[in-house]
Amino acid sequence: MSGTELWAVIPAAGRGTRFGGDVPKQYLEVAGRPLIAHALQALLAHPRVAGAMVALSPDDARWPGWKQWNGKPVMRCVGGGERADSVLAALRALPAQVDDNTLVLVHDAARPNLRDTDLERLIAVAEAAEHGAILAAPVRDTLKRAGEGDRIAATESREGLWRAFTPQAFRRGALIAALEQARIDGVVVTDEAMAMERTGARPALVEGREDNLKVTTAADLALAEYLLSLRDPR
Ligand SMILES: Nc1ccn([C@@H]2O[C@H](COP(=O)(O)OP(=O)(O)OP(=O)(O)O)[C@@H](O)[C@H]2O)c(=O)n1
Ligand SMILES: C[C@](O)(CO)[C@H](O)COP(=O)(O)O
Repeated sequence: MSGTELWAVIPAAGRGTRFGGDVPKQYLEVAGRPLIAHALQALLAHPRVAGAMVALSPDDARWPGWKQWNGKPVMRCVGGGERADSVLAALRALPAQVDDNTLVLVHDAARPNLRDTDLERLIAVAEAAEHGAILAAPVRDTLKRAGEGDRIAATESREGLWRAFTPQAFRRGALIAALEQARIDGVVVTDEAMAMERTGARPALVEGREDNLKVTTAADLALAEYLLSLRDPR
């Protein structure tokens, strides 16, 4: 149903171990504000996104305490040990008006460069799709499997392979059930689509911009700073 409210879920309870340093990367500044602020802005700037639930680590001491963004509610909950646990906690913590049929957009706090054109296309596809949709990009480089000493052991086919991004858009009830089933099965899913695939769903792939990067290492932060410097100040 087009025209109904959507909600955002922002997993932001990670430790940033691959990034290193004392500051959890979601609070590192790029273009003058924390990574998480860019993620919130990208989602809450969309007129149909009604609010956001942010999953934070239990000992998060840096959350600025935002209660609103663009006049929309920003809520917080405690995340979990894995990203999937944080997403499940946030889905469960959504306010009562967010029913099981509500389309939820799950977006990494560590992805600051989501563009409105990609978001719009994702929403359009996800609303029409039976099993939801994710932003992604086809693999265009030759893939090598590393062997001993980081030497090439093999070349792998890239035929049909895509890199998954976020947001990933699913109906709240179906996603909760899928994440709970993965937890019961003892499977750590690395994205929401994986949990849905395990239930037999076949989410749609929506080709998105390659610059919707996830800041994982220090090199990514420099690239994110450059990319955001190219955008109109909001
Ligand atoms: N238990 C976790 C782990 C990750 N995340 C969030 O999921 C997103 C993507 O995860 P990733 O890039 O792996 O972040 P970290 O887990 O912090 O990084 P690392 O794996 O290097 O520790 C981030 O916004 C992160 O805050 C989360 O909410 N809860
Ligand atoms: C969800 C995700 O961003 C899709 O590519 C990715 O799986 C997150 O992985 P991470 O190791 O938790 O950063």
